[in-house]
Amino acid sequence: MSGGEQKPERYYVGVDVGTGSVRAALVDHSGVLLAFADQPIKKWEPQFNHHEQSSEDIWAACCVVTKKVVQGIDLNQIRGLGFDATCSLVVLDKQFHPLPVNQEGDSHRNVIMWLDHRAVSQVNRINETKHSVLQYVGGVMSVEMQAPKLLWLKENLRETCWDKAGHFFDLPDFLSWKATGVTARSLCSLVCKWTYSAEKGWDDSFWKMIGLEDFVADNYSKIGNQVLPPGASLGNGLTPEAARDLGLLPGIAVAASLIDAHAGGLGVIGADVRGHGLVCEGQPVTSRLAVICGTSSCHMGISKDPIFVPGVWGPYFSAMVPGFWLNEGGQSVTGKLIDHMVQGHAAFPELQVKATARCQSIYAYLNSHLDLIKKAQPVGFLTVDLHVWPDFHGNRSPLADLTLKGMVTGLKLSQDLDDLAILYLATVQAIALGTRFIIEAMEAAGHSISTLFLCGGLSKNPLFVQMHADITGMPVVLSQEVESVLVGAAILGACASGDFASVQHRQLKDSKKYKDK
Ligand SMILES: Nc1ncnc2c1ncn2[C@@H]1O[C@H](COP(=O)(O)OP(=O)(O)O)[C@@H](O)[C@H]1O
Ligand SMILES: O=C(CO)[C@H](O)[C@H](O)COP(=O)(O)O
Repeated sequence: MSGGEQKPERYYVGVDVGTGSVRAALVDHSGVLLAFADQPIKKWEPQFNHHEQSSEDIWAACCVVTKKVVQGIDLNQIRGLGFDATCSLVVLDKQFHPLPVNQEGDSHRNVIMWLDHRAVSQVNRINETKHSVLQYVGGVMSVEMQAPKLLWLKENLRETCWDKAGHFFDLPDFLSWKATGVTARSLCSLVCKWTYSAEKGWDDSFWKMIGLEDFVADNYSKIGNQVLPPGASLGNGLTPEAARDLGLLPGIAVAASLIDAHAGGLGVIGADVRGHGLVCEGQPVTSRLAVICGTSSCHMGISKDPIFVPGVWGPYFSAMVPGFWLNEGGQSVTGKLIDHMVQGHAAFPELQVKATARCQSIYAYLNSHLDLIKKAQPVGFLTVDLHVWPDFHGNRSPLADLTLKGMVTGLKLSQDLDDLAILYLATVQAIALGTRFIIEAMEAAGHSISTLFLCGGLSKNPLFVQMHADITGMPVVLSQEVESVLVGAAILGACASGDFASVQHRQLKDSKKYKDK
């Protein structure tokens, strides 16, 4: 928010729906986060690789956290509201009621989560078409995108779901609809996950070729035929009903949304790093890679002209920063993989007891334990005999192979706390090597990246951050405001309020200081 007068009495609310929890923040006119709240959300895994959520449960959590962050504030001073969320698929009937996405017919579970891998046969058939839209998703469509999931619903839940469905939303668009009653979709969702082109719109031939000609016949009304840029103001703003739910006033501006990784990217990529001696200070913004690390990691690089990187999603025009092309590399499980490795180890109960006794998180405990056992050597050397291949949920980028599995080499019979700590370290290193692999693919295709900007839950883990710096050989910049994804969501609300001229102007950047690891 450069230039202009500071008006601290103006506030914006950002709501971020991650995989495991919903967070909200109250942010002021200059980008300072004044209040934060979070709330876990439910997840179901009724079968292996089927991951479901409930849009009602998610909305209820949005209401709880929003009410908390605006407590004690004059509601008239809240100017705008922005949402970001995971790119999960929400299914509603023609009257906007939830429909089941499962064989059990449980309509409460009406969300197929982004990491759901049920539609393998469908995505393989889509990829066999070699349709030209696939050029814009790295050459290979991911099973995590919406087209294969929609085809799965048509082929598997015809009567209970497909025939009754009136609206298929990306989760960020569901939230903005719920707040405003406006069904317009965000360009971000449609371009990144639904094969929409910012320049050419929908491609009828793609949907006909894959067997979803139904959408063409009704002019895409079920998946979106009104598309708005992220940050655009929706309809008449917050409806009276949504205002009651959220504890806000009706009519405040609500923005077209972003996917969570894109909100994180927006929150950090334009950071003012002057005075820290960073190489990127004198370089264009295209030298920066935003890495958003939560349950998964997403690697967001932008360019002036389209760059086609095999196995890396995009290029997507204006999907994150208006006027720039976006390439999005990713690792489907990172935070989830670390949790999985640590919690599944025989020494996990001992770790919990010891961490609790020291009032530390298990990761803070493990990091200090590694420091203790490394002796005179750098911590990275503890894993010379132990290696992890991190593709436990397939490889999103740059191999784009969902059939890949994880691997650990160098296991011994002992399973004590030292072994757990070293396995944890090897997992973190494997994830960082995966990031390096993605950067190498992006650079080979034409990107020139010098600096990483990390955010998301894993950026709170100093070992994770340090390993990314050591293994990529690049400086890693962290925002002083750790909840950068929420800042991105609040930027959307600020944009929709009309208080600023563009999303770039609303990058709330002047108030943030950055540290170089
Ligand atoms: N303070 C912390 N130290 C280490 N790891 C953390 C910390 N906070 C969160 N994480 C890790 O980050 C991941 C979740 O990140 P988050 O951004 O909250 O996820 P999501 O957006 O997917 O819900 C988890 O795997 C968790 O273990
Ligand atoms: O595909 C994605 C973004 O395009 C993300 O992986 C997905 O939205 C999940 O995010 P998170 O790991 O932060 O919960």
